[in-house]
Amino acid sequence: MHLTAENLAARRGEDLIFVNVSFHLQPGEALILTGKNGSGKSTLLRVIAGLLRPEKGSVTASDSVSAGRRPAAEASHYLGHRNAMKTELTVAENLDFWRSFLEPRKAAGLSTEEAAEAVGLPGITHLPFGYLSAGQQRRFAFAKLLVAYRPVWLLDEPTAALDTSADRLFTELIEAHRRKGGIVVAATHQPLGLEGTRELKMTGFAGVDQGVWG
Ligand SMILES: Nc1ncnc2c1ncn2[C@@H]1O[C@H](COP(=O)(O)OP(=O)(O)OP(=O)(O)O)[C@@H](O)[C@H]1O
Repeated sequence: MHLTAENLAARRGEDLIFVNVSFHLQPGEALILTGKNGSGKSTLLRVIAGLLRPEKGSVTASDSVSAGRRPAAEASHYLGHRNAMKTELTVAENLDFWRSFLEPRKAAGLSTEEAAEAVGLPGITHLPFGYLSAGQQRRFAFAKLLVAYRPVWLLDEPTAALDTSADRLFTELIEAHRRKGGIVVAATHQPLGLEGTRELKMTGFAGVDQGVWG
């Protein structure tokens, strides 16, 4: 899988947050978005995930450089600041929902119990999501990435609320994903300990209308 962003610009409210963002990621590559609070990291992730329409430009996924391209959103998992789980449903019900929503053919993902084991929390998927601690909830939010296969992982502060053992576990899961040819784009203030990453430093406010169509 290849992920290509070409001349992306995005607006929040009146303001352009960034312009002319371009990158090309090959299988196994990780791009770390850095920059101060409000600099546009979450905005860029949401544009790639298809949750925000870019003001200009495109972001696409393709199986090879020469293959036909499709919207990156179709190839992407998005783990935002929020966990996107219903607190009154059990962990298993939440993960079942995400599996059927993201990968209706149920072809390539892990079972619920396998995913729970992979995030270090076997045996508690019968509990309502809302009963769990903040760190446990974040681990199961990450398990969503494992129950349905998608080659691009978009991670917004994935390790917030985690203890050091979970930090290490997430790093290992991300590295395993990359070894299989997966791509990662992550916004983070704390180093994730990933090998050989690229960095995109976001600088924030790009002006009110400075020649975006030029
Ligand atoms: N719905 C919105 N309407 C208007 N402006 C918004 C909206 N959401 C975000 N913004 C603004 O867009 C800018 C970029 O926000 P974004 O969340 O992308 O930053 P970030 O780099 O992810 O920050 P942080 O490190 O704090 O998570 C900020 O100035 C923010 O105030």
